[in-house]
Amino acid sequence: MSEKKRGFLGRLFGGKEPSEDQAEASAETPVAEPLSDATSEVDPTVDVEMEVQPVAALNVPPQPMPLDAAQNLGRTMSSVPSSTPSMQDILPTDVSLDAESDPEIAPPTPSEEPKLSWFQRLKSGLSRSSSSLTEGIASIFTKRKLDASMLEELEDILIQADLGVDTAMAITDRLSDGRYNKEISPEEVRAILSEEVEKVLEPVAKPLDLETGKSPHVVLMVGVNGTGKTTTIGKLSQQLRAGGKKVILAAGDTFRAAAVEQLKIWGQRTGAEVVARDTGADAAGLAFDAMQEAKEKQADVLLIDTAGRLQNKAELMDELEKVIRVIKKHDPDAPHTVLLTLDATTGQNALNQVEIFGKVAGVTGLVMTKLDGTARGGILVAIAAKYGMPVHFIGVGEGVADLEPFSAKDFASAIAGLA
Ligand SMILES: Nc1nc2c(ncn2[C@@H]2O[C@H](COP(=O)(O)OP(=O)(O)OP(=O)(O)O)[C@@H](O)[C@H]2O)c(=O)[nH]1
Repeated sequence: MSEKKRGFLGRLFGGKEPSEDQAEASAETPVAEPLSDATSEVDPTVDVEMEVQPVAALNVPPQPMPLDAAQNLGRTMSSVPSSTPSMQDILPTDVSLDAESDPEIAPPTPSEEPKLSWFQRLKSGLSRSSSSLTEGIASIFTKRKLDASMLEELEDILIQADLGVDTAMAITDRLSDGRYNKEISPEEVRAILSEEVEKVLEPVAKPLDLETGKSPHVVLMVGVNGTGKTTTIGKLSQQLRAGGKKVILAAGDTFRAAAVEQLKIWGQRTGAEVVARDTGADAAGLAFDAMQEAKEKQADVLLIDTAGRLQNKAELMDELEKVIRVIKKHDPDAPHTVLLTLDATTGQNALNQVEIFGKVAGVTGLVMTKLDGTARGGILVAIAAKYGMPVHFIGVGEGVADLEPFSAKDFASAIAGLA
């Protein structure tokens, strides 16, 4: 190697290579950034497919859809026969017609618009990240021979795309290896980017195993407000019911009336029973009752929703700890799965969410939602590199079928703008 690049940290610390302590502090301190509560820019009308097969990432053997669930699902489809009962007929008595027809409350139903495949939606969701990377790479690698300044520029754009310092450096190190003073094409750079991202993501791409012999297997859904907890529960319920599982949903978001109504609608749509209480009820008490009911009714899986909470609000995080303590009174090993939903439109703050929810709630795996919107998916790479936490699913839409197993290869090629 004829020239040594200084590296991002070297430049960050005024031209000197940082001490180990500095490097660690820098890597661990997320850039302050307002939490995204951006609403998705996806058109909720573009949603027609209604798959009822369980996906491979959920370790549930495929079975025929139970008749009642299939009927309920059929009723939510736009192609219902004219003899279909009215919406009020199919709703449980405690779900009002107002709730199902209120766009503020009811989760979107499928429309007849043709819909892009989930991978096209992932690609288009990641297009903001991938096109800024692609354009950046094209502007740096312009038939020039590779030198240190080009690698520094590349490192900067990789870090701006939230990929994290370690991955950015791994990519530039690999590029510099044996290629100094040689021409290198943007395509070659993108291929290396994709390979390195895949390398980081591969170990964390793990199916969610709910076949643990626990009865019920308890899944607690946690996360910041609006990240997609309730919607993800609806989607999971759909997949489990399609696999023939008996599912109970617990409306643990007792703060918002709309959240309880939303969960009841998901329960109705997917053929799962819902345990709910009035708004303002004690969330831990609700969780206790739901555990009791799930045991008595021999449910296979209990999916517990929780209120969205900012990870820096101590009293809300204390409440979450209390919910977990109460669940353990029924089963010391429960919750067996704690899923953290991360909104893909959030940037660096997601690292902090993983850190805090991980400590307080013992998160066992991640679901990245809203990858169909205008996502900033690069952060998932930084999270994987730092925490190595399993990523089970990605959310690629608001519909019941829009939950896909996480694939490192697909994600990497979408972010590198390859596929
Ligand atoms: N485009 C898109 N929208 C999603 C996805 N997942 C959830 N949403 C939407 O995000 C919004 C918030 O979803 P919820 O499921 O209510 O989020 P939550 O985390 O339960 O919200 P709180 O109860 O307020 O904490 C809703 O409008 C959902 O339809 C996804 O994968 N893609």
